[in-house]
Formats: sequence, structure tokens, C-alpha cells
Amino acid sequence: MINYGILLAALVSVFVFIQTTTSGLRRGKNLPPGPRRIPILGNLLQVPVLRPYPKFREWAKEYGSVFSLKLGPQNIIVLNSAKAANDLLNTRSKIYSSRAPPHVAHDIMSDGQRLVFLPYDTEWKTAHKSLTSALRPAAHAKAVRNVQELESRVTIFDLMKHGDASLDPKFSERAVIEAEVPDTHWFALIRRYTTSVVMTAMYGNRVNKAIKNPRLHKIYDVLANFAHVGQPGNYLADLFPIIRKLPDFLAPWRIAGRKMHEWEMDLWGGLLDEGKKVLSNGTANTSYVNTYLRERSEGGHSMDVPGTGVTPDGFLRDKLIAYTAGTVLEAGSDTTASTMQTFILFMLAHPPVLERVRAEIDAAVGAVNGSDGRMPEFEDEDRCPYFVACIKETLRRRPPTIMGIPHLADEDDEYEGMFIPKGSTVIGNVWTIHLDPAVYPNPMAFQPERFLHTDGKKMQWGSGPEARDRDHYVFGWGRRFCLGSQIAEASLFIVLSRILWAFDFAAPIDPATGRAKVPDITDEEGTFTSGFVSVPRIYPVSFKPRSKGREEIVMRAYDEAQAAWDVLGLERDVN
Ligand code: HEM
Repeated sequence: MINYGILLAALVSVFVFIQTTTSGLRRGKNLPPGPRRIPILGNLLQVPVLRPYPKFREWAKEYGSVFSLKLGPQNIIVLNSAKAANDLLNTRSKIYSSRAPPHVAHDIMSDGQRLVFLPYDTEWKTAHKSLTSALRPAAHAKAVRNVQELESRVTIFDLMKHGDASLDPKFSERAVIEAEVPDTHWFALIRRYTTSVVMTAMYGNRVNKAIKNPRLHKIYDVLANFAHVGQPGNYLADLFPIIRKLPDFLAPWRIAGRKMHEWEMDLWGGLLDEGKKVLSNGTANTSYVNTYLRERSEGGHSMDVPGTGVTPDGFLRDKLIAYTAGTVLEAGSDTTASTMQTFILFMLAHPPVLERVRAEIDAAVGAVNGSDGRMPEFEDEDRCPYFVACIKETLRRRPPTIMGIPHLADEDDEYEGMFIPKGSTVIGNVWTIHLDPAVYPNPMAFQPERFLHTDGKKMQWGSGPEARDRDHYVFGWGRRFCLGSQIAEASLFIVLSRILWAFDFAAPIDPATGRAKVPDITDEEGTFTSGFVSVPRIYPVSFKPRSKGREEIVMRAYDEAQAAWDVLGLERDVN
């Protein structure tokens, strides 16, 4: 009987040895400084795979604004200052716009079609262009804002009805905290909002219930699995290309990856098929999928264009459309939801900030001298500079995309005398950049006023790729800059301002100490998940309307939203 485990280990060792002796140890030119490596594995054993950012910050302190690592044969260049990241990823974006896709997550699980991992090639350019025209122009942004305004009414109503369910002691057990977000937890109500906004923009469908909604669950399951499978360094086959040549019977990751692909396609392919059905039934809407399918038909194609990639006349084939729209759902859901959850956490941890920001919002909507005023609107933004600063400070102090999404150098390059070899993975180390004391004094402190302009200038958001507009780097750099930054910022503004206006929210009291049990924001391990999108673990909060009058306004706003869904031809909410 052959022992396949031993055979596999032996083969891996031989392949790794050959690979490394032929390429891995050739260091040659003047690479950026970095920790000492060992043969074959490089720095692999020194990098905590699931939570690398604290270690990377330590190394940045030791080696400076650019350091280098080797994970197996792969060169990793880490940029630890805003200047270095701007100089390379923005100014030289012609060279640094590609990706180093993880083999298992991208090539196998996504059949090479996941936009966020696509190299800087025709497929990415075509898919990116199609999305830019769906997400960026003013007319589309306005339609999305209308949906954001209505969806946020639903979320405030949901929190009023179900928010307190998170106080149930069963949610504080460790096992639950580590697992998925339970249906009735307030985190799930926020997730419904963010996913519904992008779902409507992509497919023209709402997510009209948070509880017992298998599709919403599946989206977050796919997302969690992707974050896990795509974690750099998770598979030897990601690091050592030569291992990918092993036959199927020695490559269990390949078999698992193919199964995951089918499971993902049930979701993304299923959503595309529904979009086709809507169009075949003669319904046109402004969603990305509907618009794209119409344009493709007008371009002479039938409804089905099977396969991957792009047609010779420049249209996305079905699988690339499915993954492109799916990527937006992935990219826009938990990033935005978790920022809202982090914001609430920072408010609970900083009562004087909460008091100040709430007073600003109340004043903006006329909720003064015992009046309830009205719900905040987008138009109130100019009157709420401190609130905008609080959102920025949340994104700075605890970015969900904690080390950005790695870019790839398409050519050999040189920066300040250091050599950056073609094919290097280049990481804009957001965590370290955001904690640079030279730019953000007292960086661990939550101090929104650091973003307030003292010269009377209007408060700007961080949504432009231009370096001069940037207060933080949460949305990335250059040509790969986040396509949904404006949608994200608008969501953060409308939902959070309405929560602040509507509710007294509080963490439960610990009977042992008599004090509120607010998760410790300095405890990265205990309070935030690991993975390349690192977000708060669930925590309980109670949501009480601040007055009877506000409760009535919220109920009315919810009813009006239901009527508005009818007018827009979208489904009403199910509670
Ligand atoms: C707070 C919320 C969000 C954060 C922190 C965030 C962050 C990011 C980051 C770091 C990147 C990669 C940038 C780079 O490679 O340099 C990215 C890419 C992307 N984001 Fe966002 N994002 C957010 C919300 C959204 C929303 C709401 C949408 C859609 C409506 C969206 C759509 C995308 C897309 C499509 C990409 C892929 C770009 C590419 O690979 O070419 N994001 N985002």
C-alpha cells in the first residue's frame, strides 16, 4: 500500500528544493532591507499568516519605510509610509497595477475570473471599464443614493425592532463569536443594508429580509471562505508554482478548489441567470447586469455567451460578468458594514466624542430645545464636519482592509536606490501607514479632530485617488483604487447619522464590575477577526429610541419607504 502522505511530502520537498535552488536564493541586486531569511522558506516561518500586520509594523520600525521579505520563492515588498506608497502605487501605477493572485483562490476556486485578483490585462481592463460606467457617473450615483436613503430608513426601523436581540447571553459565548454572524444579531441588520445597496446596483434586486434569508447567508459564507482561502500563504501551491504541476491524486487543494468553484457559481451564476430571465421577460432596469446584458445583445450577441474572459469584439463572457458583479457584492458588503460596526464601537469607547458628534447632528436637523427635529439627510453633510471627521478617524484607526490588497510589480524598478524585481508582490501596509506618528500624532488614540480643517475649508472625503485629497489610505491606490469609495462614504454618512439621531445605544452592564462591557479596542486579537479583511467580532448593543417622537418618525419613514419600493418596482421588506 502506498502511503500518499509520505509520497506527497517527498515530492513537495524535491520540487521545493529544485525551485528554490534555481530561483529562490538568487537575491542578486540591492533589495530593500528586511529580516534574515532561511533557505527554501525565506521568511515564511516568521510571518503570522492569519494576522501579519502587527509583525509588519514591528519590522517597519526596524527597517524603515520599505522592507522586503521572501515567502518561499516570492519577493514581497512592503511599503510602510504614505510617501513610499504614493510614489510607487500612485505615481508609477503603470507598473504597479497588477495582482499576484493566490493560485487556489483565484485560478481554481474562481476559474481565474475574480475581478479583485485579475492581473492588469484585457480582462481586468474590460471588466473594470464596465463597472466604472455603472458605479461612477453622477446619474448612477444619484440612483444609488436614492436607494441608500430608503434602505437606511429600513435599517433604523430594523434596529428599533430587533437590535436588542444581540443582548441575549447566548451570543456572548466564545464559540458563537468565532462563528458566523447570527441572524438576529444587530450586525446582521447592518449587513442586510450594505448588501442590499450593492445587490440593487448590480442586479436590480433588494435584500428585503435579514432574518432567515439563505441567500444573504450564502453571500457571507462565500465571502468568509474567500477571505480564508485567499489568505496569502495559506497553501503551499500558492507559494511554490512548481507544486501546481502535481497530478490530481496528489493535489487535494485542487479538488477542493474545484468543488468550491461549483459552490460559488451556484450563487454568482444563479444571480446572473436570474438577471437574464428578467431581461428575457422584457424588463429593463438600470442595474449593472441588466444594462450590460442589453448592451451585449445590441452588440450582436445572444443572451448566453458561455465561457470565461472576453469575446474578440470586447464583451465580457458569462463567467466574467458573474464574477465581476459578484466581486462588487463581496467588495461592498462587509467592508462597509464592518466600518459601521467599528464606528459604533469607537463611540461606545469614547463617550465625550459621542456626545459632541450627536450634538452636532442634532443641531443640523433642528433637534434642539426638546424638539426631535427630523431625520438627517445627505444635504446635512456640510453642517456635520466633526461627524465626517469621526468616520474618517474610524477608517484610519481601524481599517477593515488592514493591509490593503497587494499589487504586483510588472517590471523591474528602482526606488531610492533599492531594487524592486519584476513579479514582486507589493503591499501598501495600510495599518502601519495609518499609525505613522509623523503624520498622525498619538496614532493609537481615537481623535477625530485631527481631520478638522482649522482654515475654514470644506471637509473632504477620502474618495479620490489623488494623493493630495487623501487623509487616509483605506481605499487603496492608483488604477486599482476602490471603485465603490463614494458609495461606501455615502452609506456610512446616512446610516450612522440616522443611528446617532434616533437611538441611545449602549453596551450591557457587567454585573461583576457595574461598568459597561465595551470590547477593548486595543485588543486586536480579542476584538477583531483575523484574515485580510479584519473586522470586529460580534458584540452586544442595546438600541432605544431617544424619544417617542423619534420612534414615530422612524415608523413613518419606514412606511414611506415601503410605498417607495412599490414605485421603484422593488420588493417590500419582510420582517
Ligand atoms: C469601507 C468600505 C470599503 C473599503 C474599506 C474598500 C476597500 C477597498 C480596497 C483596499 C480595494 C483595493 C485597492 C487597491 O488594490 O489598491 C478595493 C477594491 C475594490 N472595491 Fe472597495 N472598499 C469599500 C467599499 C466598496 C464598495 C461599497 C464597493 C462597491 C459598490 C467596492 C468595490 C470595489 C471594487 C469593485 C474593487 C476592485 C478594484 C480592482 O481590483 O480593480 N468597494 N476596495
